[in-house]
Amino acid sequence: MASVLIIEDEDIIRNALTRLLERHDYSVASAPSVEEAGDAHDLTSFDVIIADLRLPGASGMEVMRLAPGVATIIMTSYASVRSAVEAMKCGALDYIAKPFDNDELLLAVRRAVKEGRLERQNAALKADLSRDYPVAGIIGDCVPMKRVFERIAKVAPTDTSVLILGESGTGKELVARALHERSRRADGPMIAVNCAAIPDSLIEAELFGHEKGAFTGAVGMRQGLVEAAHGGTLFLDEIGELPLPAQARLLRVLQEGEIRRVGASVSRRVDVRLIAATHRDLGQLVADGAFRDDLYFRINVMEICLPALRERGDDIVDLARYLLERTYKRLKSPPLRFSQETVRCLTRYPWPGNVRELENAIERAVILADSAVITPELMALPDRQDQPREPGRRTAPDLSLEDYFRQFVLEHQDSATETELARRLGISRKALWEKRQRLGIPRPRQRSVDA
Ligand SMILES: Nc1ncnc2c1ncn2[C@@H]1O[C@H](COP(=O)(O)OP(=O)(O)OP(=O)(O)O)[C@@H](O)[C@H]1O
Repeated sequence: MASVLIIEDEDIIRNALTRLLERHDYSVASAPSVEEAGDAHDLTSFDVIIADLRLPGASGMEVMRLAPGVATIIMTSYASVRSAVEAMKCGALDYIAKPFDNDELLLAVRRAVKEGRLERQNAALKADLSRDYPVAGIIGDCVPMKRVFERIAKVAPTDTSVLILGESGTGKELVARALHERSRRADGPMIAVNCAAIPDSLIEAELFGHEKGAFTGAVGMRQGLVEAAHGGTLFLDEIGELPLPAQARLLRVLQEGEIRRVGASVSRRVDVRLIAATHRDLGQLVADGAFRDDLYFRINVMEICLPALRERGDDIVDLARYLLERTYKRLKSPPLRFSQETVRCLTRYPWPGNVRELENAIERAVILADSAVITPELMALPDRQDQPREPGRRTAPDLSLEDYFRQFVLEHQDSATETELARRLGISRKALWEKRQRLGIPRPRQRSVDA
């Protein structure tokens, strides 16, 4: 039963409101002033507080300071609707003008109960799940993750470029967001662009914008994503995939603080902080002539290296529990836990797709679970350390990461599309295609339509 506190000095209104809400199954308490309400009750224990704006002593607005997390509805006369709007700005959830209609009031209370509960749940979830970690939402306690947290704390407030290194799915975007949120640009935009996801022929226009008629199809003038990040942070994921002409334009942005749209003759000032990420060896790309060395030196001022999930020791289990709780709550499933065997398997499996693969495996398990316990089968994990995955193959612990990758693809490619396979591995389709080429893993014939 939801609890409501009414603070209203006019007895008739207070009593009528109490009766109305009690008839609709609310547990109701009331007081004629904020002071008396505070003396008699713990204000933060209510689901909803309805307070009159004008009261003897403290005004109804005071409630929002005394009970900050509680959904508050301010009651006001027609004459003071303007102050009610002020109350909303101070954090009131809603306001009701007197004399009010009963249905309207009940609707407002119902909505407030729901929103207040959601807000409390979210706050509790956040506090619960990411407690004790230096950056909320990033789980990690192992030495390499501690180093990551230290780096975030040191470089976030500066304006230097940051290069985040790590395999696919290790949390590079998460770190980029943490850097932005802890910088003086936090109120500005953060624009995230995955360079591997945009075809080479479009990337310059997407990033830098274009003038009308700059190329066939450029019917109007368009602002690019770099300009959209003005005053904020530009996050370029998979920067190693950026074609050379776009690299030249980006260098100009970093060196001169200027951007020139495709087809434009004049430049514009632009103020962005660059955070770049890659899973590739940029030094090698420079050596191969695929990445400009001057750009490399510009973006490689400060590095943050994210360890692969298999290098994080017990963090894997903490992360899995965090993700499991987050997922069953999101999917509105009953609480679930891992079996002992699953916990063992979690730390033995090498997670080539890192946290994203773990996240996907957990989501699959939550959807398939029909008891409270998650078994290795539900997560499609090999359930015994010494169990050969196929007769004649090497046993699980001896497999290299590439062997795992090959085995995973060969095992699942007949039942999954390339897009699904890439998603489960936590890599882009392009990365899957590249790995197939490099490791010589043939694609099944019947799937060629999915190209
Ligand atoms: N330490 C962590 N704690 C909690 N969640 C994490 C952590 N690391 C990664 N995740 C989650 O894993 C998923 C993948 O992370 P993210 O997208 O940041 O990886 P990425 O390295 O940018 O991947 P890619 O290189 O493929 O773009 C996200 O949903 C992210 O929230």
